[in-house]
Amino acid sequence: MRKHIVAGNWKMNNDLPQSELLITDLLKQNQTSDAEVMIAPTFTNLWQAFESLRQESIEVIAQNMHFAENGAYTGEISASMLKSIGVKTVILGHSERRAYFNETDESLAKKVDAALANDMRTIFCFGEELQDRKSENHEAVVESQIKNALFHLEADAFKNIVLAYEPVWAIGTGETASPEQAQDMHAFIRKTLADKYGNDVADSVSILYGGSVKPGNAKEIFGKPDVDGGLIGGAALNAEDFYAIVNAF
Ligand SMILES: O=C[C@H](O)COP(=O)(O)O
Repeated sequence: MRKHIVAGNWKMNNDLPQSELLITDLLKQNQTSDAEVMIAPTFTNLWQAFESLRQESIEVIAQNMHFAENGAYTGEISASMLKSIGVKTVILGHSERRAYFNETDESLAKKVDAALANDMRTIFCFGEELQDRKSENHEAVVESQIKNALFHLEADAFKNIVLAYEPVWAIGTGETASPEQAQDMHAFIRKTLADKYGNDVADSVSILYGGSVKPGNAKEIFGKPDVDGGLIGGAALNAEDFYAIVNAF
């Protein structure tokens, strides 16, 4: 049985007091679903979040990291640094990293390797842009993103990989992929994995959907058989909305 996961990506939002407030609000919510819950605050808030949630069932994860262990990479942070404060999961390949910080399939493959070498779990993001969808090229784009960044891995590595399909045209736009569009793509992703690694691996990997998931649409999206959870942006900044999504399973 695949894990259900709901991860809140706070992006570049919340200073330290705001982060503390939101965590206080999160801890007032009740969880009624079986989903693994994660939050990804900014680097400056990770330690505080980790300390506040040490005894809780919310996992604190990172939004990004560099592929090198250490060295002359001003402004960057490594897997071992994240591990040293207790972070065990990292989001890699978010479309905003690809679009604004020139992250490529090649550099992402190195980041995935670095995370795995440090025994960290990766939430690996990918997704097509609007023009790809309009030209019906979306499956080919997604397939190449997955193959280029992940298909050098051994099957065993997928124990530490979660996939997150995020159509770029649905991120922060209020426009969501329909539950059917999400299901079709998730089934395609699973088939792509099965063709390379076999059904056991494909059936074991959780595939999250991200892109304007809200309390009002989460149930329908999460109700699809190949959607195993969500990577939530805007709605993760409000504790009640976030838990309405967590409890949509
Ligand atoms: O990482 C989260 C995704 O980019 C989705 O963001 P959103 O829920 O604000 O559309």
